[in-house]
Amino acid sequence: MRIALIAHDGKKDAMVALAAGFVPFLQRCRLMATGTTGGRLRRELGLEVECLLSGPLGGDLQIGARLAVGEVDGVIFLRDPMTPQPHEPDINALVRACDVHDVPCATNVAGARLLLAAWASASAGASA
Ligand SMILES: O=C(CO)COP(=O)(O)O
Repeated sequence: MRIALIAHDGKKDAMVALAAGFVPFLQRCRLMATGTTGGRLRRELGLEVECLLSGPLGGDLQIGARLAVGEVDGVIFLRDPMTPQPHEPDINALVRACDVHDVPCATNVAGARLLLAAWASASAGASA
Protein backbone atom coordinates (compact mmCIF):
# COMPACT_ATOMS: atom_id res chain seq x y z
CA MET A 1 0.00 0.00 0.00
CA ARG A 2 1.05 3.54 -0.69
CA ILE A 3 0.19 5.70 2.32
CA ALA A 4 0.70 9.42 2.90
CA LEU A 5 1.31 10.57 6.46
CA ILE A 6 0.88 14.22 7.40
CA ALA A 7 0.59 15.96 10.76
CA HIS A 8 0.42 19.57 11.79
CA ASP A 9 2.87 20.64 14.49
CA GLY A 10 0.34 20.26 17.30
CA LYS A 11 -0.35 16.70 16.16
CA LYS A 12 3.15 15.41 15.41
CA ASP A 13 3.58 13.66 18.76
CA ALA A 14 0.22 12.00 18.18
CA MET A 15 1.33 10.89 14.70
CA VAL A 16 4.53 9.32 16.04
CA ALA A 17 2.59 7.56 18.82
CA LEU A 18 -0.02 6.35 16.32
CA ALA A 19 2.55 5.07 13.83
CA ALA A 20 4.50 3.38 16.64
CA GLY A 21 1.52 1.08 17.13
CA PHE A 22 1.59 -0.06 13.49
CA VAL A 23 5.30 -0.34 12.70
CA PRO A 24 5.26 -3.92 11.31
CA PHE A 25 2.46 -3.00 8.90
CA LEU A 26 3.96 0.36 7.96
CA GLN A 27 7.30 -1.31 7.20
CA ARG A 28 5.54 -3.25 4.46
CA CYS A 29 4.01 -0.08 2.93
CA ARG A 30 5.41 2.55 0.65
CA LEU A 31 5.27 5.66 2.83
CA MET A 32 5.41 9.30 1.84
CA ALA A 33 5.05 12.30 4.10
CA THR A 34 5.35 16.04 4.29
CA GLY A 35 8.88 17.03 5.23
CA THR A 36 8.85 17.54 8.98
CA THR A 37 6.38 14.75 9.70
CA GLY A 38 8.41 12.32 7.61
CA GLY A 39 11.65 13.36 9.30
CA ARG A 40 10.25 12.52 12.71
CA LEU A 41 8.89 9.15 11.59
CA ARG A 42 12.27 8.24 10.11
CA ARG A 43 14.28 9.42 13.10
CA GLU A 44 12.04 8.23 15.91
CA LEU A 45 10.64 4.99 14.47
CA GLY A 46 13.22 4.07 11.84
CA LEU A 47 10.55 3.91 9.13
CA GLU A 48 11.54 4.27 5.51
CA VAL A 49 9.59 7.36 4.42
CA GLU A 50 9.88 9.46 1.30
CA CYS A 51 9.96 13.02 2.61
CA LEU A 52 8.35 15.58 0.33
CA LEU A 53 8.30 19.33 0.88
CA SER A 54 7.11 20.68 4.19
CA GLY A 55 3.36 21.40 4.20
CA PRO A 56 3.58 25.20 4.15
CA LEU A 57 6.04 24.96 1.25
CA GLY A 58 3.80 22.79 -0.94
CA GLY A 59 4.06 19.27 0.52
CA ASP A 60 0.29 18.82 0.75
CA LEU A 61 0.00 19.81 -2.90
CA GLN A 62 2.68 17.32 -3.92
CA ILE A 63 0.76 14.54 -2.18
CA GLY A 64 -2.50 15.76 -3.72
CA ALA A 65 -0.95 15.68 -7.19
CA ARG A 66 0.22 12.10 -6.72
CA LEU A 67 -3.15 11.09 -5.34
CA ALA A 68 -4.94 12.60 -8.35
CA VAL A 69 -3.02 10.28 -10.71
CA GLY A 70 -3.63 7.15 -8.64
CA GLU A 71 -0.32 6.99 -6.78
CA VAL A 72 -1.69 7.15 -3.21
CA ASP A 73 -3.97 4.51 -1.66
CA GLY A 74 -4.69 6.23 1.64
CA VAL A 75 -4.02 9.38 3.63
CA ILE A 76 -3.55 9.89 7.36
CA PHE A 77 -3.72 13.63 7.86
CA LEU A 78 -3.72 14.67 11.51
CA ARG A 79 -4.90 18.25 11.22
CA ASP A 80 -4.78 20.70 14.12
CA PRO A 81 -8.26 22.21 14.26
CA MET A 82 -7.21 24.74 16.90
CA THR A 83 -4.41 26.48 15.01
CA PRO A 84 -4.81 28.53 11.83
CA GLN A 85 -2.45 27.38 9.06
CA PRO A 86 -0.95 29.74 6.47
CA HIS A 87 -1.50 27.12 3.76
CA GLU A 88 -5.16 26.35 4.50
CA PRO A 89 -6.02 26.31 0.76
CA ASP A 90 -3.45 23.54 0.19
CA ILE A 91 -4.86 21.51 3.08
CA ASN A 92 -8.38 21.83 1.73
CA ALA A 93 -7.17 20.91 -1.76
CA LEU A 94 -5.65 17.66 -0.48
CA VAL A 95 -8.74 16.64 1.48
CA ARG A 96 -10.90 17.56 -1.51
CA ALA A 97 -8.70 15.44 -3.80
CA CYS A 98 -9.31 12.49 -1.45
CA ASP A 99 -13.06 13.01 -1.83
CA VAL A 100 -12.89 13.51 -5.59
CA HIS A 101 -10.89 10.31 -6.09
CA ASP A 102 -12.52 8.32 -3.26
CA VAL A 103 -9.26 7.70 -1.45
CA PRO A 104 -9.63 6.84 2.27
CA CYS A 105 -8.53 9.74 4.46
CA ALA A 106 -8.48 10.00 8.25
CA THR A 107 -8.07 13.42 9.82
CA ASN A 108 -8.01 12.44 13.47
CA VAL A 109 -6.35 9.75 15.58
CA ALA A 110 -9.50 7.69 16.19
CA GLY A 111 -10.27 7.48 12.47
CA ALA A 112 -6.63 6.85 11.63
CA ARG A 113 -6.50 3.91 14.05
CA LEU A 114 -9.53 2.35 12.40
CA LEU A 115 -8.08 2.77 8.91
CA LEU A 116 -4.65 1.44 9.83
CA ALA A 117 -6.15 -1.53 11.68
CA ALA A 118 -8.34 -2.36 8.67
CA TRP A 119 -5.46 -2.06 6.22
CA ALA A 120 -3.14 -4.07 8.45
CA SER A 121 -5.64 -6.88 8.82
CA ALA A 122 -6.46 -6.88 5.09
CA SER A 123 -2.77 -7.06 4.23
CA ALA A 124 -2.19 -9.87 6.76
CA GLY A 125 -5.05 -11.78 5.13
CA ALA A 126 -3.66 -11.12 1.66
CA SER A 127 -0.23 -12.49 2.53
CA ALA A 128 -1.60 -15.56 4.41
O1 LIG B 1 1.80 21.52 7.31
C1 LIG B 1 1.65 20.34 7.16
C2 LIG B 1 0.45 19.79 6.54
O2 LIG B 1 -0.46 20.76 6.11
C3 LIG B 1 2.69 19.38 7.63
O3 LIG B 1 3.93 19.71 7.11
P1 LIG B 1 5.25 19.22 7.86
O4 LIG B 1 5.14 17.75 8.03
O5 LIG B 1 6.39 19.60 6.99
O6 LIG B 1 5.26 19.96 9.18
